[in-house]
Amino acid sequence: MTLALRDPVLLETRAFVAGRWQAGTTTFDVRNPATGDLVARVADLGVDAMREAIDAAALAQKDWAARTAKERCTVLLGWQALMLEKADDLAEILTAEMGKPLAEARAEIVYGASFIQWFAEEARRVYGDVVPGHQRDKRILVLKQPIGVVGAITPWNFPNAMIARKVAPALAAGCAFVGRPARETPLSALAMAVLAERAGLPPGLLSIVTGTDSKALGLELCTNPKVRKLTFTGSTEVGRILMRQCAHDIKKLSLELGGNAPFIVFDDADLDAAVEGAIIAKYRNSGQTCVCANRIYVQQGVMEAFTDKIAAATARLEVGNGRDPGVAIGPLIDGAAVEKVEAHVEDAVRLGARVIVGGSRSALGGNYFQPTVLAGVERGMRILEEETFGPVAPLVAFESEDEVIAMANDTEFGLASYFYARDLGRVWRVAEALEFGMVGVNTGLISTAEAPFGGIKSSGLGREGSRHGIDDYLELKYVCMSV
Ligand SMILES: NC(=O)C1=CN([C@@H]2O[C@H](COP(=O)(O)OP(=O)(O)OC[C@H]3O[C@@H](n4cnc5c(N)ncnc54)[C@H](OP(=O)(O)O)[C@@H]3O)[C@@H](O)[C@H]2O)C=CC1
Ligand SMILES: O=C(O)[C@H](O)CS(=O)(=O)O
Repeated sequence: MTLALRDPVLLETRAFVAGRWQAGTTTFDVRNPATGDLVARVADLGVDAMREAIDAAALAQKDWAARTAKERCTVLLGWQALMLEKADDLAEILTAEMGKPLAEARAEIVYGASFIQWFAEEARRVYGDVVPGHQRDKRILVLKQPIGVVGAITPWNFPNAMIARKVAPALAAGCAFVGRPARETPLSALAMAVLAERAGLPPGLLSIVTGTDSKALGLELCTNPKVRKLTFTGSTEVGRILMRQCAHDIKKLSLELGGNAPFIVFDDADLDAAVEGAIIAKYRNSGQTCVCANRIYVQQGVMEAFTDKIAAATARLEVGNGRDPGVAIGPLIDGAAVEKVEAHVEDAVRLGARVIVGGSRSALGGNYFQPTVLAGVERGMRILEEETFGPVAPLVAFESEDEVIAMANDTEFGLASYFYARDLGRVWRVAEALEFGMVGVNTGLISTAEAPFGGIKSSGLGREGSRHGIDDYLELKYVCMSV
C-alpha cells in the first residue's frame, strides 16, 4: 500500500532511539484495518534499545531542564507548528494504520497539537511558593522541579493524541521522554518524532522505541531506576500490571484506563440535542474511545421518541474505508475487537434485547461492524457490565432520577459520564452525584486540552491537560532556609 504523502519522509519505519534512527535486524508488519493491506514494516526492537533510549534520555534531560522555560516553550511551539503544517500527511498515516475516518484523523492531529501548544505555554507558569516562615529566622521556599525521565506506553486508538497528551507536559516541565507505541499503530508516533527532530529537540530527549514485545519493553520502563515516572493509556487490566511492576521503585504513575460511560437522557431534555450528543459520544472513532457512551439510559416518558430519533440518525451513518469521503464508521482495529462487539450484541439479544438498527457484522466483511441500536437492554447483560469498544448503543429505560444515578454509578469505572436535562436543580444534583472524573452536561464531546481529562476508581490516576496536567511531571521541593 503506498500512501500519497506530500512529505514522504514522514512515513518513517525505523525507531528513534537516543537521537538515532535505528532499523534493527527484524521488523513487524503494520496493516490497514480497513483492507488488511501492508502499510509498512517497522523496526522490531527489544530491551537493549529501550535501555539505550533511557540512558540517553537521562543525559539529555539535564541540559533540557537547565534551559529556560521560554526556550523549552519556543521549541515546543515550533514542533506544534510543524504538526499542523503536516496535518494532512499525518492524518493519512493515522488512518492507514488505525482505520478511523480521515476527517477524525485530521481532527486528532489538531487535538494532539493543541496539547503541545497548551503545555508549551504552561511551561512558563510553573510557579513555586515563598511561604511566611514558621520562625523569625526561617524562610520557606517551595520549588517545582522536573521529575526526570518519563516512560510512556500508548494505545492504538489515538496514536497521535495519546503520545502528544503525555510528551507535551513532560517536555514542558523539563523532563525527557521515552515512548513505546502500540504495535498496531507505531507510524504516527514515528512521524511525530521526525517532526520533533526538525523542530530542534535535542538528541536523546525524545525516543520512540517500536517493538512487538510489549511485555519486555514495558517491564524495562517499569523497572529501570532511571525512569522516574510511567504514564500509560490503555486497559485497566494492563494498568494494574504496570502499577505492580512500578511498585519496587515507587515510580510516579499516570494511568488513563478503561471506562464504562453512562449517557442519561431525562424527560426534560432537548431530545434532538440529546440524539446529536449521543451519536458523537457513541460512534466517535467507531466507538473505540475510552470515553464513549457505553450505556444509554432514557427516562421512560421519552424512550419511544428518543429510540425513533437515535435509530434514524444511526441508520444514516455510512460504514466504510476511513479514506472514503462521507464514511462515519470505519473498521474496528482487528478481528478480536469485532468478535467482542458481536458477542456483546448476541448476549444482549439472547437475554431479551431487541435490535432496532444494525445488529451484526457489516456486509463489507473484514473488521466492519454495523452501527447498532439495541432496545430493552437490562442489567445482567454483558454490554452494560463491560466496555464494548465498538459501535453499539444499548438503550436502558429508567423511571426516577435516584434510580438512574444508582445504575450509572454501579460500575468499577469512573472516567466519563454524560446527561441531558434542562432543569437547573436536576443538572446540579446529577452532576454532583455522578461518580466519574468527567461529566458532560448537554454535550457528548468533552475532551479538550484546557480541561483535566481522567478518571477515578478503576479508570486510573492523574489528569492530562488543563493547568493540573503538568503537575504530574513535577516534584515539589521544600527548602527551609535559616537566615
Ligand atoms: N482512559 C483512556 O484514555 C483510554 C483507555 N483505553 C482502554 O484500553 C482498552 C483498549 O485499548 P488497548 O490498546 O487494547 O489496551 P491495552 O491495554 O491492551 O494496550 C495498551 C498498550 O499497552 C501495551 N501493553 C499490553 N500489555 C502490556 C504489558 N503487559 N506490559 C506493557 N505494555 C503492555 C499494548 O501494546 P501491544 O498492543 O503492542 O501489546 C499497547 O501499547 C480499552 O479498555 C480502553 O478503554 C484505551 C485508550 C484510552
Ligand atoms: O484514548 C481515548 O479514548 C481518548 O482519551 C479519547 S479522547 O481524549 O479523544 O476523548
